[in-house]
Amino acid sequence: MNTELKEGINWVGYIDWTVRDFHGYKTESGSTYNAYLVQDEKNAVIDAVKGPFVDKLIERIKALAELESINYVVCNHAEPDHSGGLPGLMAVCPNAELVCNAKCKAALEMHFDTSSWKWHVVADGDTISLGKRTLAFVDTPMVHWPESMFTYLPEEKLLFSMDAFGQHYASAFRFDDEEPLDVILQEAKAYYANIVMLYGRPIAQTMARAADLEIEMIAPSHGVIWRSHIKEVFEAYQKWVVCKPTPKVVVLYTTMWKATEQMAQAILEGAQECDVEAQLYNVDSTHMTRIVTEVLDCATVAIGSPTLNNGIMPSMAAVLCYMKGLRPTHKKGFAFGSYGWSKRGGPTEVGQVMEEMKIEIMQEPLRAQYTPSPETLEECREAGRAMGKIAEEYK
Ligand SMILES: Cc1cc2nc3c(=O)[nH]c(=O)nc-3n(C[C@H](O)[C@H](O)[C@H](O)COP(=O)(O)O)c2cc1C
Repeated sequence: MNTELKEGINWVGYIDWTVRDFHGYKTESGSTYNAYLVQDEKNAVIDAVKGPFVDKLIERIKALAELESINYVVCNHAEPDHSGGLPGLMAVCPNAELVCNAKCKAALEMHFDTSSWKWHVVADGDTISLGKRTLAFVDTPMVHWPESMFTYLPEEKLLFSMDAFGQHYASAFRFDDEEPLDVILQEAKAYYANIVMLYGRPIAQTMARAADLEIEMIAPSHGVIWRSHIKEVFEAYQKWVVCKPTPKVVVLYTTMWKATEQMAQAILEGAQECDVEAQLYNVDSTHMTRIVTEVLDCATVAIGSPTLNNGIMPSMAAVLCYMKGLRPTHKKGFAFGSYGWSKRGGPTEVGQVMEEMKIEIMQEPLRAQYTPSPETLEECREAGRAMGKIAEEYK
């Protein structure tokens, strides 16, 4: 496996082939925890790995350098998938200072027993010389946590971008040009939608700062390293940070006795009459990881639940809760669903949540009392056409 980013700079992380759940994110393709070793007159490790895999990180470092020769361990982000290995690593690197910003130091102290660590606290714009190369630090608050920062090597035009531009993608290869571009961009999109979609504004600000840097390589803390397709991933991020709508309609629903499903199918049929990509998902058979990835760049979304016990179905409530937290923007849509005897709950409640999510509401919720009549189904088709026409504007 080729792990060399540049002469004397190697990937020393861990490939997690089997992880399938990442705090609720369904990681069908596994993941990697990327750590890097920069060897110069002084040596630095950039980030660690998840706690259980620290021995593998140490093995990889030892294959390239004496542990006593490690002068710095940089922590760009305090989340345990990168910091969990720090206690084990710091314990075997007697001469290493832990380099991080003040917020990260505070966060690490709340996670681990750090009493024996030597600290080197840096601020935005600070640098550390390793000899021929310099570590330059750029604070990137909320990309992904308040303490997040980038580490940049100006002499190598190399950006260690932590969670930004990452993908949950286990692979035998470390570089973007060793994998199909559409696959890794799709993984980067899923990662963006599920992890950082709600931080679009700080990410846009960070990208504006990164645009001032000369970048030949982006080494994130998950997935492959970008060296041949930096332009493509930057352009994709520019669209994702504003949830830029595409000519796409998404219909989401759940159902007990198929009434709401009939409505969903009719909405889809209406949208299919337009020249757009129209997608239908039952939230009981499609994981929310996929659903938010599809919602990220849709133009219009219809969301349907039957009424259950004066409320909505728990599976739809979970999807709405997840989606509301991730805050997709620039969407229009409406709620729909079937009820038995009361207008409380069901489509009414879905519509309320959609308003709270700041989805621009196209119309009052579409309701059917028990099985939808042919007239109600025609109303659904008409609403689907309206969604399709809005989506067509983004062609
Ligand atoms: C367990 C259960 C609880 C229900 N609770 C309500 C309710 O609180 N209010 C209501 O109007 N209808 C209620 N209904 C009726 C359903 O909303 C109605 O049957 C609807 O047509 C189901 O739509 P579906 O076929 O898409 O599942 C309930 C149905 C079931 C099976």
